[in-house]
Amino acid sequence: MANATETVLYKREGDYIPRVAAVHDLCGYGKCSLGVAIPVLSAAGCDVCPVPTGLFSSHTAFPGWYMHDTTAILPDYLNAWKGIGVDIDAVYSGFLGAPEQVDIIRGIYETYPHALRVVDPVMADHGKVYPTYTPELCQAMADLAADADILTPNLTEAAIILGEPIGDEWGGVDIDDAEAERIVRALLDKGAKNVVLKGIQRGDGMIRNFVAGRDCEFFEAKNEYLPYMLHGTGDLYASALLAAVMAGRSLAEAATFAGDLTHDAMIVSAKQPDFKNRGVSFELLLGKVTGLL
Ligand SMILES: Nc1ncnc2c1ncn2[C@@H]1O[C@H](COP(=O)(O)OP(=O)(O)O)[C@@H](O)[C@H]1O
Ligand SMILES: Cc1ncc(COP(=O)(O)O)c(C=O)c1O
Repeated sequence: MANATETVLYKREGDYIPRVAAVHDLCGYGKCSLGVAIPVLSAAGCDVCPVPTGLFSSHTAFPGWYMHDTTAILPDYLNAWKGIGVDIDAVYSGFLGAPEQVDIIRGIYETYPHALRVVDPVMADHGKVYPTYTPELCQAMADLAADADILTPNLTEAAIILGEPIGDEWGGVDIDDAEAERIVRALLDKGAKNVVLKGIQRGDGMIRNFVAGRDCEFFEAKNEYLPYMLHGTGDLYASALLAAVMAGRSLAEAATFAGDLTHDAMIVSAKQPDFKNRGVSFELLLGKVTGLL
């Protein structure tokens, strides 16, 4: 069985600029989703083609947010791409607005069957489902997870995908290696080709991400645990992971790069006013992403 350091999912060639369809929401304030994916992937020399799943005034941790669901416009939006010969090398989805958007993503997979499929199954964290996520949307997201070439759940999202109970133990505390490997293997058995299980804590001052593929061994990447949480770190982690994959790095190298970048961005974020609310600040670190090339 191969080592995760040998699993290269995208071969970057010369000056070619890969195109990534980024299927996420757009938030006016509070850095997350497309506001993270566009700059991070662009810094890795990708042409990011946004497919906005919703327009938000701010991320949903702020009170009084406004949301516009874009589901109705997406079929025409994507058909127009077909008319102008757009080609896509990777489809990267995250926060979705409605279960029908999962069918729309499957349509993108059909149109671009050669594209790498990256599913960040944004639904929940620390045992709680996000406020806009209905049970139908969670089920649709769980189904989509089976089609992923790379799936990046946290523990709560993994439990939802596997149909296992979300309990206190799903808050990210004290999952040992054997349990983490059981969860990752169960997600692979459900259909995902590679899994990165994120954000495992054991109260030892470290935060761990576990990587495995159908044909590759279990790999652990860990970082210092910082004693605060920020919105958008999940999006930064997944965007940085894909940035490294599209730069031709192995999945294990990409998971290590993403953990390091997210950790460093959290430290920069803590120096900004109102940092706990406004979301992760990574702008000063984009040079590290360009350094992947
Ligand atoms: N407190 C933290 N200290 C250090 N790294 C963190 C911390 N929180 C998140 N990260 C990094 O960011 C990744 C994504 O975490 P998180 O934002 O919790 O994802 P999600 O929102 O998808 O649950 C983690 O797996 C870890 O690598
Ligand atoms: C509108 C919106 N998009 C995306 C996210 C995902 O953020 P994170 O990267 O913290 O999972 C959130 C979380 O609050 C959100 O409210």
